[in-house]
Amino acid sequence: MNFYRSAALALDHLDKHQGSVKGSLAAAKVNGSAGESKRILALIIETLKYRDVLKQLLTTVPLTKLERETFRSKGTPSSANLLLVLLHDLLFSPKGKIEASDKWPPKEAVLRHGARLKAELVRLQIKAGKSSVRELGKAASSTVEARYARWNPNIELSRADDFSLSALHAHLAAKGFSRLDTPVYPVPDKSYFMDPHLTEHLLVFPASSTWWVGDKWYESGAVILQDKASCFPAYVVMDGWDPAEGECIDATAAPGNKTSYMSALMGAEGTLYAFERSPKRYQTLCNMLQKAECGNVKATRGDFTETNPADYPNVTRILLDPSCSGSGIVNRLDYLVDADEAEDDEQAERLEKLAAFQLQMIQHAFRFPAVRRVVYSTCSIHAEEDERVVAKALASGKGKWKLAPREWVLPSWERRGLVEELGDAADSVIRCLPEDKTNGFFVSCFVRVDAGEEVKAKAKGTKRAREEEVAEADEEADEEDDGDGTAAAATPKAKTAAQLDRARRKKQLQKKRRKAAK
Ligand SMILES: C[S@@+](CC[C@H](N)C(=O)[O-])C[C@H]1O[C@@H](n2cnc3c(N)ncnc32)[C@H](O)[C@@H]1O
Repeated sequence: MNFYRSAALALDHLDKHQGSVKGSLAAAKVNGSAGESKRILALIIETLKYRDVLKQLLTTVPLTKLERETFRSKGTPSSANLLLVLLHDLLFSPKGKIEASDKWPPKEAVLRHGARLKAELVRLQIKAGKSSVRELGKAASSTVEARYARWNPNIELSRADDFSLSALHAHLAAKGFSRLDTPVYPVPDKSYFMDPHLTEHLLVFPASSTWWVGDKWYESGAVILQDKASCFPAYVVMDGWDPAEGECIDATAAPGNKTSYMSALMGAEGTLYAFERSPKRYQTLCNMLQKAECGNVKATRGDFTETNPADYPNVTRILLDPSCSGSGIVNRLDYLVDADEAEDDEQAERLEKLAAFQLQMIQHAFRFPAVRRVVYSTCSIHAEEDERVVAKALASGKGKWKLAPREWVLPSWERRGLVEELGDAADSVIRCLPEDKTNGFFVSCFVRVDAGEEVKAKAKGTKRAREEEVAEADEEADEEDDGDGTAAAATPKAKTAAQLDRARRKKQLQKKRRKAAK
């Protein structure tokens, strides 16, 4: 098979199944001499580096439309990936040419637009402020095209100063940022927007942003830099939680990003136990919890698997984000790197060990007597650490545990798990990839079969009752306000239960402070 067709076929396989490039070559049945395979592998890796910029280029020079006869939409390999490898060689390879016969139709078709493609590429380079077109590849492969900053409401609750979300918007406006109503990627310079999935807490900035360096919002802990996908596990585990329901655990907590988000989603109420085995990382966790004002977190240095579940009779929710291969971290895309057979064996052995440890953690979490929800996540893209661990955990749960339905696990997130691994249940879990403007990530949510649904219904019921109660308290507090306007000014128009709750507690805190000052 033609060299470019083989590379495109392997890319098709990679798009569909993820995993390693080498594995995709084998799975796509791309056979050839050792030299040929190496050449194809190198082309795939280089093409992936430039994929974002090539896709952008194809929006201005739409070759699939302009050369419809050659690049049919339903071909094998796909026209999309065949075009990417051809364009890579024409625009970014050291020789700057497509190494195929001049009579090969795909080459002829691309070359008909060669001059326009090169001119548009230079335009993209200038727009991105890069000194050469090759620099465009560096930017695309080392970032996720956006920077995320999470607003931490715990600071707003505990400080007299206004650290509300509306104050943050005002602060950013004063710094010259415009707030967009809808997401735009790449995020335009000096702009930002609220993330469409985590609308209440996550702000999305251009990838090159550095505004927080030395800024009081960042320094105070009111803004925390955290990748979007890394926020998901905390969001899923705390969804619908009510202080009346019970206590929570973050089993593998350091450096503490997810713990601090869980604490924020709990409104810094109730009790969140956080465990961390490594002494050094435990210290980092404590610093983070202090800075983020996580007053409801009880941190313990220790091994989660050595805890006695009976000592935690009120824990209903557990987050498990254990050590993993980290293969999803974008600027650590080492899974793309060529590996020889010995390294492949080492990698398989490492994944096997990690998966055994990950399964052990889930099985321990299942033993907590009152636990109803266990969220398991990794920053790995390997099925060995994701869907396969989930499948083994379900099998070992003796029918007492099942995966929560899609509605509980970010239903609007489109990329779900691998069907070939989990069948229909793949819809219950989520995967994230750099194409989604995040690091590679995996999130699953187990619920206890006997009580899963009831807990959710109960949580919803108590949540509604609480909203009503909080709204009443809020109205009362408004009436009682002694008229200096401070409380009203510091309290944004509250809408959700969490916001109402925050407003109520902040008012109480301010009243206490005013009384103490008199
Ligand atoms: C992927 S990191 C957790 C990241 C964290 N959830 C965050 O978002 O900031 C995994 C952590 O679990 C810790 N760990 C590994 N095994 C553990 C165990 N058995 N008990 C407690 N902590 C453990 C590791 O030291 C590491 O700090």
